[in-house]
Amino acid sequence: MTTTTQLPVDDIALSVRDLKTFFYTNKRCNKAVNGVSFEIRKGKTLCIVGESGCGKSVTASAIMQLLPTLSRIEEGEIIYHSERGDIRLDTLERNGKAMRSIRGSEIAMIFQDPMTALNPVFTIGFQIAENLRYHTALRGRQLMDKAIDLLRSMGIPAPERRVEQFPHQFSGGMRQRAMIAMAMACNPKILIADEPTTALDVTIQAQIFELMATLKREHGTAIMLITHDMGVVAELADDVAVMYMGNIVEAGTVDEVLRRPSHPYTRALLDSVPVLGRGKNQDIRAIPGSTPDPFNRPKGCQFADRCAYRLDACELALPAETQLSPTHRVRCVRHEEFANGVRS
Ligand SMILES: Nc1ncnc2c1ncn2[C@@H]1O[C@H](COP(=O)(O)OP(=O)(O)OP(=O)(O)O)[C@@H](O)[C@H]1O
Repeated sequence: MTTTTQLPVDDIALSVRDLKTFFYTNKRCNKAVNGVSFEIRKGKTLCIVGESGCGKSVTASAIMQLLPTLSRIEEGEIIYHSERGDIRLDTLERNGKAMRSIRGSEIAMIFQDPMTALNPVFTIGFQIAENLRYHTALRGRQLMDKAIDLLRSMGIPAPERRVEQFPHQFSGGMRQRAMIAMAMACNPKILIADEPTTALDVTIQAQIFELMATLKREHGTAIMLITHDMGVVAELADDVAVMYMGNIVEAGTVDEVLRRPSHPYTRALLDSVPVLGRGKNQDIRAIPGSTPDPFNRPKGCQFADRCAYRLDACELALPAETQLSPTHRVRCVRHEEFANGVRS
């Protein structure tokens, strides 16, 4: 069992404990998420960072109970610490009343591609209003007025006209804003954002992130932001969980992880992009090699064959988790030497 942080429970919006989510295709099993534990703190941003295929989106889908049909939660707990008490999301029926009333109102999600959430055949205003009708007591004209307010608060010009338009009449950045407006319609306690700016240019990306920061500040929304970019982590995260091949290899506050990266994979991710605050002379290096075959995973540390610090022990068993502080933890047998700057 992996450990999580030792934070006061009142500060936590959602806890994931030892979550395992596997895919079954052609009689083969892909252990996409293989025992991850973390917490999302109220009013804070947790960034989940890692390369493509490491299990970030599957973790988000498991929380939302939106997993693809070939996958299922094998073990673990997903606990939403609601105002009504703790709710085990993993035990709720995917399309049952309880999950439907939480999804979209108390826990909302924004996707990489806004068209995943927006229906092309209905106007933007109608779609926001439908969400409000399902989850709030607003009715009639109030619904469209609220939709207009939401679009305005997302910085969409002429919202009175825009509510009448269809998604294809919006630019990519505006569609993303409209999706955030939909997600924020019911003032959710938790917002899960899965690479929300990947398809957008950098100016729009900065605006979307600014919008998310405002939501956190003004509404106290807890945010789980999925990204593969350490630059985004440095700018937005309060807490970070670094994922590799279905495991969290390092987690902690953003200061702990960025100032004292204790897993070679975290360091490799940091070295692969320029990160604000790390000085002018950053030595940018791509991570060597590629991720292993998910259907034929190594027995030990999943990063071992790409790691310059590998020992024989790394290949024998998955390293145990070491707690470096109440909030900082790592899975690496050489974490101590490594954090102190040892070179292979
Ligand atoms: N619908 C699916 N059917 C089969 N396997 C899937 C499906 N979705 C994800 N997987 C597998 O689950 C594992 C984790 O994938 P996941 O999408 O969570 O990665 P990710 O870290 O979010 O990557 P990306 O940054 O590319 O979105 C991968 O091995 C992937 O191939």
